[in-house]
Amino acid sequence: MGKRKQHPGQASEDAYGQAAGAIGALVIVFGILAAIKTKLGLSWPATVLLTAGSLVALGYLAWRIRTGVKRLWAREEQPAVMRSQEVPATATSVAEEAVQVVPAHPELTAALVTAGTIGKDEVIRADEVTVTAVRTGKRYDFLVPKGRTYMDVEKRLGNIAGMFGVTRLHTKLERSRQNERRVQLLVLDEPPFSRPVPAPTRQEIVAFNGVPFGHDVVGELVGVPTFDKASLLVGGMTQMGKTTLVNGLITCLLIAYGDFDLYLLDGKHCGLTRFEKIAARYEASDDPAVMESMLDKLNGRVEQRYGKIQDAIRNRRPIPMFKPVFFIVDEAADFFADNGTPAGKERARKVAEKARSLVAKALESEISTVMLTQRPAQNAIPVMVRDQFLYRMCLYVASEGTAKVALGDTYFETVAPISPALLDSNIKGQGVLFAHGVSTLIRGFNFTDEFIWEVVDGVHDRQQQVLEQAPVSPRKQAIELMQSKGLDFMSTADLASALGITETDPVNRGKKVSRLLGVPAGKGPKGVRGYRLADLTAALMSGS
Ligand SMILES: Nc1ncnc2c1ncn2[C@@H]1O[C@H](COP(=O)(O)OP(=O)(O)OP(=O)(O)O)[C@@H](O)[C@H]1O
Repeated sequence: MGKRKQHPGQASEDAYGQAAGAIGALVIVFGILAAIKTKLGLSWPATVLLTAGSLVALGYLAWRIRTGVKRLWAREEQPAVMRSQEVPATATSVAEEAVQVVPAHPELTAALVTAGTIGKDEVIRADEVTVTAVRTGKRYDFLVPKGRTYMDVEKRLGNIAGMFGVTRLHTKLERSRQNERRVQLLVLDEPPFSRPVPAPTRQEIVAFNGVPFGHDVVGELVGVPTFDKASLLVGGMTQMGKTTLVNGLITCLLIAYGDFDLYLLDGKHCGLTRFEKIAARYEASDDPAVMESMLDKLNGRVEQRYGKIQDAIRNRRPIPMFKPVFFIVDEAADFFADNGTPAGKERARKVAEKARSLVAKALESEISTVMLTQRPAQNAIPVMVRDQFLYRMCLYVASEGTAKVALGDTYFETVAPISPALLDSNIKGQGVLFAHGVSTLIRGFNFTDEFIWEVVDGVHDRQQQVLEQAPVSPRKQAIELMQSKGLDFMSTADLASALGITETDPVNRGKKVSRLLGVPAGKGPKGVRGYRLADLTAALMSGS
C-alpha cells in the first residue's frame, strides 16, 4: 500500500492547530500550578517540584497495577499450556524410574532372549524371579512378560537348557495353576539320577495321588493319576531295567488298587514269577498260542462286561463297577513274530488283531494292558497294537528312530520332548514317561525282594479270606476240590462227577457244568476240555 500525498496548505494549518493546543495546555498547567500554590501556600519552585513528583508517583502506581493484573491473567491460562508440555516429561521420568528401580534379571533375560523365548525388547523382571537352591541344582520361579505364557518357555526348553550350559535332560518345567505367566524351571547341576534315591515306603505309595511309576529328577514320586481306561507300552534296549520297572509298577498297583485280577504272560520266563501266587493266570512262555489263549480269555471278559454295560443302559440303571484287570506281557514282541510258515503268519495276524481289540476296548471295560519290549524295532509290535496305548515309556535306546516305536511316530513333534537316546545307559531303570502329552524323565523303583514278597503275601491272605467267606456254591466246591488235590486244571468230565452231574452225553454234560460254574470251559494240557483253578478263583473273587 503506498503513502497518501499531503497538501502544502494542510501542513501549515496542522502546525498552527498544534501550537494553539500547546499554548492552551500550558495555560491549563500554569493555572493548576497557581491553584496549588495558592491552596498550599508554597513558593513557585516547590509547587513545580511537588506536582512533578506526584505525577511520577501516580505513573509508577499505574504501572504496578497494570503488570499485577497481567500476571494474574497469565497464571489462569498457564496450567493448560503447562500440562501439554509437562505430561510426556512426567511419563518419561516415571518409566525411567521404573527401569531403574526394577532391573531385568540378567541370567534369565539373556537366556530367554537368546533362546528365542522372549523378544529382544522384553525382559524378565528381577522382582518377579525367585531362585531357590535344591538338592541337585537351582529352581527358577519367574513370570514371563505380559502377553507371553508358560508355553513359550516349554516350546524352547532344549534351547534354554543350552543357554544354561546343560542338556534338556537336566531341566524340568512346571506350570502354575494360578497364572499362565508363571514358570518353574529346574536346572540340575549334575546329570539326572547321578545319586540313587531309596525306593518309596508303603505309606508314600498310599499317599500318592494315583499310581507311581518312579522318581523324577529331584526325587519326587511321579506316575499317572489313574490306570482306569489306560494301557502302557514300555520300550528299551536289553538290560536297561524294564522288568525291574514293571515289578515296581505291579507292586505299586497292588498297594494302590488293593485288589485286581492279574494276568501275567512272562515271555522272559522268570521276570514276573514273584506275582504268580496272586495272579488270576500266570504263564511263563514265549509261545504265540499261549498269548492267543490269554487274549481269548480276556476278550471274553471284555464282551461279558460290555454286555453288562449295555444291559444297564437299556434298563436305565447305573453302569456297574468292574474289578480292575491287568494283563502284563514281558517281552511282548516275541508273541507277534511268526515262524515264516503260512500257519505261523496266520497266527501272528490273529494275535495282533486280538491284542489290538483288547487294548482298544480296555477303555470301557476296566481291563488294562501293559506290554514290554526289548526290541523296539519298527515291526516288533504291530502298529495297529502300538497306536492303542495311552501311556508310553521308553528307557535307553540307541537312536531317536527306535524311541519313536515306543513313544509314537510324532513324539519328537510334541511339546518339550526328551530324547531317550541321550540317557546315560549306565544308570539303569531311567526312562521317558509320556502321558497326557507331557514328557517326564523318571527312574523306576528297584524294590527289595523282601518288600515285594510282603506286599504279595498281604494280597494273597486277603484273597484267601474272600474265598473262605464266600457262600457255598458249585464254583466254590470246584475250587476247594482242585486246591485239596493240588491241581491247576480239572477236566469237565471229572468236575461233572464231583458236582453230581450224571449226564453221559459229553456236549450236554459240558453245558450243565459250565452253567453251574458260570465260567466257560477251556483247553488244558493235551487239548482236554476243562477248567483252570485260576479262572474259577478269579470268577469267584470278582463275583462275575
Ligand atoms: N531302577 C533301578 N535301580 C537300580 N538298578 C536297576 C534299576 N532297574 C534295573 N536295574 C538293574 O539293571 C539290570 C537290568 O534290569 P532288568 O532285568 O530289569 O532289565 P531289562 O530291560 O528287563 O532287561 P532284558 O530286556 O534283558 O530282560 C538288573 O541288574 C537290575 O538290578
